[in-house]
Amino acid sequence: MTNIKTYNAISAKGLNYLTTHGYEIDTTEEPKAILLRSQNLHQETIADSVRAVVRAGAGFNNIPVDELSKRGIVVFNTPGGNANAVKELTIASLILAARPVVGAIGFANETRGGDVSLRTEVNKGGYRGTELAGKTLGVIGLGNVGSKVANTALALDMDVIGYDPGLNANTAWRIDRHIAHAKSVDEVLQQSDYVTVHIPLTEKNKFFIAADSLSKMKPGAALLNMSRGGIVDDLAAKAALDQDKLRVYITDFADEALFDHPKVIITPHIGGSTVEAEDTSALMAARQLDTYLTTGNIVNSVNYPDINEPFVTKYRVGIIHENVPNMISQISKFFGDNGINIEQLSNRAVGAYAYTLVAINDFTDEQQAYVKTALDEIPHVILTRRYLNEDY
Ligand SMILES: NC(=O)C1=CN([C@@H]2O[C@H](COP(=O)(O)OP(=O)(O)OC[C@H]3O[C@@H](n4cnc5c(N)ncnc54)[C@H](O)[C@@H]3O)[C@@H](O)[C@H]2O)C=CC1
Ligand SMILES: O=C(O)C(=O)COP(=O)(O)O
Repeated sequence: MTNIKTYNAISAKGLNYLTTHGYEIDTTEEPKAILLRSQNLHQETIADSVRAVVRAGAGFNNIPVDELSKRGIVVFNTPGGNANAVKELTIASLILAARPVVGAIGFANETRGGDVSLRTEVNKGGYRGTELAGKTLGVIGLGNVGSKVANTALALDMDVIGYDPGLNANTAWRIDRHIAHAKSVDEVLQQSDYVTVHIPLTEKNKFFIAADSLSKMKPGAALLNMSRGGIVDDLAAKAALDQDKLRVYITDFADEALFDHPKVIITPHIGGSTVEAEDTSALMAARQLDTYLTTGNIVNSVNYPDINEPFVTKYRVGIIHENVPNMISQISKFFGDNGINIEQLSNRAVGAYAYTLVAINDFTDEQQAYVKTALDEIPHVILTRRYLNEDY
């Protein structure tokens, strides 16, 4: 049985998929893979037995990706699996930023006793809001979440301006043509009544919204952060609220510095916490993991290139290696020199790493035993795995 270690509440849909495909969950400290959500893996020791780490979710800043890449451990996430859930919380937050719903609910509860109807009608004037229609929403990051937020805001009759210098072709197609594309983030900050941030937390994006960017925002604008604590400098946002530059700040990431501030609304990282998003993300994670462990195909990796080829031979050998010259020729020469015929060879590189998947039919036990150790000795090869096609 292949063992998977899990952290956090992983939906039963994902766990059941794994157990019905021959995996055991959490029965050993030497698992083949780790399946998690927001658990911080930076502090954990990751066993040598681990071959894959799968994040059921989008953000992977909780995973030591660089260290795992050097060890040949494939890191996956599940892009888009929870994007609709985050979109819906973002739209709810936009409404909370436009209308004093939270305060109004408190007020309604306080009117209990006596002539409730009269007291609510007399005092409700304190809870007047504004409308989203006709206002400008700035969306920073137009990936899976940001593109959905931007499109939905159009249906709310908002004008939408988006900024994302790293847009990929798939996402670009999803963005409504009525969304204006800003050439700089400053354009978004200067034009928007509401700014919402949907980018990953990386070294570069740390404090992406800080005092300087806040000073460029329209006076009285609202800021939403459904992305990560650390992308917005909360202390700078608090200062902007205190100076009446920013009208309201809504964040999905609790920060001690923000509690009890009258212009801050905090939710406890629930953007992806819907039944549907948890099921979809866990199922995607389980499928991607099973696919990798049984076929060598890599789908939705964040540290190595994806290769997804039909497994039509009896064996395959997956070789994770550094992206340096002469690797493909060394690998194919190695198989040739050892009398092993290559039926198909796929290779892709992304950044510092590359993946080569070699398809083979005739592969004796002796050759298999030798290939593993000998391939691992080729300089710049990080990890070699052999896959057997049970259906062949
Ligand atoms: N609150 C919650 O529970 C959740 C939070 N998230 C957070 O939201 C983030 C975004 O999620 P997805 O849209 O699914 O990810 P995604 O990877 O589909 O999209 C991110 C987009 O941000 C863009 N980007 C990166 N840096 C940028 C920058 N400096 N300026 C402008 N654009 C930039 C990228 O090009 C990409 O298109 C995640 O990384 C995660 O941190 C995601 C899901 C749930
Ligand atoms: O997918 C993401 O990036 C999230 O932030 C969701 O986190 P969660 O899985 O709900 O702990």
